[in-house]
Amino acid sequence: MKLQAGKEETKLDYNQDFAIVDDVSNVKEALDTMIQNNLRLLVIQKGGNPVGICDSHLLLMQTGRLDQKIVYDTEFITIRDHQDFSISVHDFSYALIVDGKNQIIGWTDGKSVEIDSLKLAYSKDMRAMTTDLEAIVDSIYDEVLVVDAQGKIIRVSNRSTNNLWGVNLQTVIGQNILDLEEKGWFKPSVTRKVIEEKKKISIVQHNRFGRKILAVGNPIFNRKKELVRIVIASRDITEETRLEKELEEAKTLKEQYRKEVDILRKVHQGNGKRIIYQSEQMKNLMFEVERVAQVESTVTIYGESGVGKELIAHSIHQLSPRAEKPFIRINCGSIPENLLESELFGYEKGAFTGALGNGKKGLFELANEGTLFLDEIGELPLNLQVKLLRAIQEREIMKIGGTKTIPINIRIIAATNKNLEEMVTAGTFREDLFYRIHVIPLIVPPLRERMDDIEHLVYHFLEYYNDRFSTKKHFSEDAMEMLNAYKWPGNIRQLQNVTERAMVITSNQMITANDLVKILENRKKSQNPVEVHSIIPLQIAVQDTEKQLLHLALSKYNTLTKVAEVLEVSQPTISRLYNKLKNNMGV
Ligand SMILES: Nc1ncnc2c1ncn2[C@@H]1O[C@H](COP(=O)(O)OP(=O)(O)OP(=O)(O)O)[C@@H](O)[C@H]1O
Repeated sequence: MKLQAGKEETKLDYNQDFAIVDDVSNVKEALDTMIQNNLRLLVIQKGGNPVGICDSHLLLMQTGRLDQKIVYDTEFITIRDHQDFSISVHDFSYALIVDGKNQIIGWTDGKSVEIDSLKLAYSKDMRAMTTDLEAIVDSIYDEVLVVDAQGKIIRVSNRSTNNLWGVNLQTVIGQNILDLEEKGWFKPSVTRKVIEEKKKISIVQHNRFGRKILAVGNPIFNRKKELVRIVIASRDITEETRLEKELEEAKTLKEQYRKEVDILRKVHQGNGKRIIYQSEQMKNLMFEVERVAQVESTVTIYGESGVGKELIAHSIHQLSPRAEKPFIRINCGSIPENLLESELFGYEKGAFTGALGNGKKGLFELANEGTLFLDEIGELPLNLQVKLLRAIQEREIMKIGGTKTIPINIRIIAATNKNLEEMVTAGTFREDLFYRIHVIPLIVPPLRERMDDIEHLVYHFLEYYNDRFSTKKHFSEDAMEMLNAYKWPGNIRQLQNVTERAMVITSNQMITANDLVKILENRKKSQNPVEVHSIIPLQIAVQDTEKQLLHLALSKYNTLTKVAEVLEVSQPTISRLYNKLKNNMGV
C-alpha cells in the first residue's frame, strides 16, 4: 500500500489528517493504517485518481468485522483550492481539495468522526477479541506460556492456576523455564529444543506427578529473523494416552478373538469335532496351526497319546487351501507290515494272489491333491521308511505290479508320540526320513501342562454325552475340583472316557467326587494287577503281560476299538500289538 502524506501549505481551512493509498484489503488494515498514522480519512486511488474514501465513521461501524473487505461507498467531490463551495449545497459527504497540479492537499466535510473515538472503539473491540481469544486458547490448551528467547516466563494463560505443574503459574512469571526443568518439574523441555532448533517443536513431557503432557513450542521471530518469544501450549494427555492404549489393547484382543473364532469356525465346520481350548499354550499352538496351514511344508506333530494330534492334523487340513480335497489318514502302526505297501501305493490287477480283480488305488493316490496324514509314523518298519521317503521326495509312486509311475501332489502331515530323534540315534528311524518330515515340528502339550483346558473340555464332553444319552448330568463342585487336580496320564482321551464312564455308572443327575474316585481308583488297580514272583527277562514279562491283557480284553469285547478304549491305548497301538502277537505267538 502506498501512503502519501497530506500537503501542508494551503490557504483554505481544511483537514490534512488523511492519506492516499492504492488500496486496503480489509477493515483491520484500514484501521491499523488510520490509527497508527492518526488519520481520519483514507483516499483510495487508482491510476492516480481518487476512486473512493474510507473514513473513520465508516470504520467505526465496522470494528466488529475486522476481516471484512471494505466497500468504499462514501460520496465525494473534488474541488480546487480557493474555489468557493459548500458541501451541503452539493450534497456530498466529502470534498477533496486539490491544488493547481491536481494533487490532493486536504479535505473537508460536515460529519467526520474524531480519530480518538475510533481508537477507543477499536481498543474496546480488541479487548473483546482478546477475551474471546483467551477463552478459545483456554479451552484448547490446559496451559499457555510465553517465554522470551532465553526462556524467561513473560506471560501465562488465564486458566493456568495450579494444574500441570502443581503451583499457581502466576507465581512463576519472571522465572526461567529452563531452571524449572532442572528442578525436575517436567522433562524434557520443549523451550530448550525450540531455542536449539529454532522451529516449532511438539513433544510429550512427563511432569513430576507422572502425568503425560503434550507441549507444543512455537518460536516467534522479529523482522531480523531473531528469536524473540516462544509460545508454549501444553495439554494433559494422560487420560487420552490411557484410553488410546486401552483402545489399542481392545483392538488387539478383538483381532485375536476374530482369529480364534475363525479357526474354530473352520475347524468346527470341517470334521464336526471341535477343538476345545482355553490355555495360552493351546492358543499359541492354534495360531501356529493357522499359520502352517497356509504353507505346503511337511509338519510333524509330536505329543503323548491322546493329546489331540489327529485333531490338530485335521485342523491344518481344514484351514489349508486343500480343505476341499481329501484328508487321508494312515495308521502306520496298525496296518500289517506285509500289507502296508499295497495299502500305501495300491496294486495293479493280478499283482499277486488274492489281489482284487481290477487292482486297487493306494492311500497315496486317494489323497492326491489333498493331505496325507501319517499317524504313528514312529511305528513304520525300516524297509517301508525307504519307500515312503522315496514317494515323498519324488512326488510319484508306482503301484505294486505296475510299470509306470503316477505323479502325486499331496501335503504330508505326520504324527508320533515317540521321540524320533532318539529313534534315529538308536537306528530304528531313518535319519533321511526324519529330516524330510521334521520340517515344521508342532508340539501338543500334555493335558497336565495346560490345566486351564480341563474345565472347558469337561463341559464340552458333558454336553456331548448328555446330548447323546438324553440326560442332564453334571459334576458337583468337589468332582470338578478332583478332575482339575488329576494329572491325566492318558490326556484328553482319558478325560473323555472318564467323563463318559462317570455319566454311565452314576444314576443321579449329579456326579460327585465319590463317583469319580471309584473310576479313577479302578484305573489305578487295573494298572497294577501284575505280580512278579521270580526274576525273568523283562522282554518276556512285558510280552506275557501284553498277551494276557489282550486275551482278557478280547474275550470281553468284540472290537479292537473297544479293546483299545478299555486298555487306554490308541487304536493303532492295539492293532500293532494284535498283529505282533498273532504273527509271533498266536493270540
Ligand atoms: N482339544 C480337544 N478338544 C476336544 N476334543 C479333543 C481335544 N483333543 C483331543 N480330543 C479328543 O480326544 C481324543 C484323542 O484325540 P486324538 O486322537 O486326536 O489324539 P492323538 O494325540 O492323535 O492320540 P494318539 O497318539 O493316541 O493317536 C479324540 O476323541 C479327540 O476328539
